[in-house]
Amino acid sequence: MSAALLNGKELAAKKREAMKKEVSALIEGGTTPGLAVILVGDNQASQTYVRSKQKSCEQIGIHSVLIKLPEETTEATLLTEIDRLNEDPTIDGILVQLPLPPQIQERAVIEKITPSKDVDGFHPINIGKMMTKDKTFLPCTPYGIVEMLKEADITIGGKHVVVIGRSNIVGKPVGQLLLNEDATVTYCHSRTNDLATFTKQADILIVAIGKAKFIKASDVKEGAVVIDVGMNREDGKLCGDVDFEEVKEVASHLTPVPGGVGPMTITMLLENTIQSAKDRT
Ligand SMILES: NC(=O)C1=CN([C@@H]2O[C@H](COP(=O)(O)OP(=O)(O)OC[C@H]3O[C@@H](n4cnc5c(N)ncnc54)[C@H](OP(=O)(O)O)[C@@H]3O)[C@@H](O)[C@H]2O)C=CC1
Ligand SMILES: Nc1nc(=O)c2c([nH]1)NC[C@@H]1CN(c3ccc(C(=O)N[C@@H](CCC(=O)O)C(=O)O)cc3)C=[N+]21
Ligand SMILES: [Mg+2]
Repeated sequence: MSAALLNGKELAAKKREAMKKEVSALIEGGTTPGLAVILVGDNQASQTYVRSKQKSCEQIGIHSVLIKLPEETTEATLLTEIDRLNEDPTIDGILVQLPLPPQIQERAVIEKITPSKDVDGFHPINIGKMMTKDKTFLPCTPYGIVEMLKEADITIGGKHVVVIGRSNIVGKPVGQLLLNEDATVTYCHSRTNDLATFTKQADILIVAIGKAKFIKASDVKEGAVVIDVGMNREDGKLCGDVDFEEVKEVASHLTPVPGGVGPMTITMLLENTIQSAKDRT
């Protein structure tokens, strides 16, 4: 068996074509969607992601502002900057690129962003709304994963989803979103005993740990859907948390890295920003 590829890049391109038209119409009506991205320090990977976000905004007509702050920026300075953007009527979305330098408390920064501009969906109020299924900005990576599964007509309801990883930005929210879609969800993490016992039971396996080629064919049930969130650099080459060459022989569907989850993450960020512009009062 050779798995069907879940092509995130292609779906992202299709969604962005539609968004382009939507943005044109909004601009014609006098509302230009605006996204502000704050980058603190000069982390190489972060710079690449931020550039990619900006390029994507330009492509579809979203006004984007990059605020670059030095590595030694204090938490107070960053909070002041966020306050300014909270008040700026031309800005619909604020994204503070993570991770932040050690002198800055991530929680304090996320909580400073006004929830109506939190297009990452990381603010505790928006996380709470996601849990209760109220309308809110959904976190981009989990949201993109659900969109990919739906596009491929993969049934979620009743399926056993196993999530490896429990971060606030990927693992926890992806499990919650799939629970909202009526999946039965199991979470695994670094303290899980006998991980393979769980992964082999997954109808849909979501891997978000940050360890190159960690998941092998022997960890996966025949016919399972496998979503690889990992972004690892191995000898300058990008690779996922899943051993693609092995796992494609047992999975029914598999996301590539690059070209899978990553492009969908950025696409859902654009979508949240457009939604925020539409919600302007
Ligand atoms: N494609 C995309 O759009 C995105 C990709 N990423 C990528 O996804 C990966 C995960 O990101 P993120 O969630 O932020 O990472 P974190 O480092 O915040 O979390 C990693 C999680 O994996 C768990 N874990 C680590 N090692 C193991 C192990 N050996 N067995 C089981 N569980 C383990 C950790 O467990 P514990 O909690 O016990 O420490 C933790 O919950 C990274 O490669 C990141 O670059 C991230 C965001 C978006
Ligand atoms: N506030 C905040 N929000 C985030 O959403 C956020 C963040 N901080 N910090 C870092 C992670 C990581 N992340 C990625 C987004 C896109 C790709 C992506 O587009 N990847 C391409 C390849 C990129 C390349 O070639 O380097 C792909 O998979 O095809 C990857 C990773 C968002 N994150
Ligand atoms: Mg995001």
